[in-house]
Amino acid sequence: MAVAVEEIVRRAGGCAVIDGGFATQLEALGADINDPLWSAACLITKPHLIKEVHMQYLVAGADVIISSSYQATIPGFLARGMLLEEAEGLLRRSIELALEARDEFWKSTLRKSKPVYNRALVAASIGSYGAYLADGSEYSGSYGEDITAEKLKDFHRRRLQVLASAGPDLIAFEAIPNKMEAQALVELLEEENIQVPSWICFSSVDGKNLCSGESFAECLQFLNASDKVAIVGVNCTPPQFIEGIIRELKKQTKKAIAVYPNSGEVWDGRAKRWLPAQCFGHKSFDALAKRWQEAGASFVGGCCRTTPSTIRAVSKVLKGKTAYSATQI
Ligand SMILES: C[S+](C)CC[C@H](N)C(=O)O
Ligand SMILES: N[C@@H](CCS)C(=O)O
Ligand SMILES: [Zn+2]
Repeated sequence: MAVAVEEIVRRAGGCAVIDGGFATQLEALGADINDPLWSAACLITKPHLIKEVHMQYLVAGADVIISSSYQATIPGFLARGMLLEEAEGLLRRSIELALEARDEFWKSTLRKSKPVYNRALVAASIGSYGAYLADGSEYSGSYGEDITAEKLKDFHRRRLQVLASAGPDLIAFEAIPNKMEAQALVELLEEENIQVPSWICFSSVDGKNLCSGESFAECLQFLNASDKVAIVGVNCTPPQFIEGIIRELKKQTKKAIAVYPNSGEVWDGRAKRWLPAQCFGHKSFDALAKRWQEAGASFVGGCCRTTPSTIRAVSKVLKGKTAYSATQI
């Protein structure tokens, strides 16, 4: 595990807190993300809100904040009529906004001279090919007959290079729904000799397998063999499945484990809305967070439909008296 990653876990007392739903909080602040670029549309229209969301999660106690680049892709920006140079500039901007928020927050915290918060890490978000397709396939892993690992590498290569060179502490591959894409990403990290430590988090809709139906075990064979992958885990998966998945991952890997589930609501990829389902509010989410830590997760946070309130509760329960409410800074 790279030094920064080990260090943040140690400083957080054994379990670092990841932020919560990024797009969710952008919407709560009034952003319209009903867009092919989803939350990444705000890199064009509302960059100040992106920084505000990062700040809110830092105040809530996040030790790791994830950039706004989940659905920021070069083909997505080109389809908007942008030049390649502009598209790459927006990718870099997503990291700069997170770094600026982290540095400003850290300076203001130091001025108060209370050892309340850790200096957070910035993780560069990379969503799946299915996220770019915006057709619901990020929760099915079905990319069609024509897709190959080489095509997936071509899709991810330039974005990975640009984001990795923009200065993040981590790369966060998020909600990867199938084995082919995970394998393509691992190969790409090697081919491009990416020096920033990565996490690869999968999504699951049944609590047993990846969204595609493939097993965690078969993916861990090649994830374990890669030094570029520091952390493995799951995100944007219902909370009730997480403890079982951690136990399964613990059997298969010695790498650090990250979990940041959604609220339990279900994304309807066609209608582009969240459907009501068993929803875990921040009260039940924080109790589960403690269990996830006990089961062996080293990074715990929230994904879609979780908010700064969720992360404040998680931070309190995981860090005990070292966590403070927003009003105390
Ligand atoms: C994590 S899902 C809710 C992201 C949005 C999806 N890729 C879409 O564009 O519809
Ligand atoms: N980091 C992204 C993940 C979406 S699944 C977000 O929180 O919006
Ligand atoms: Zn999510």
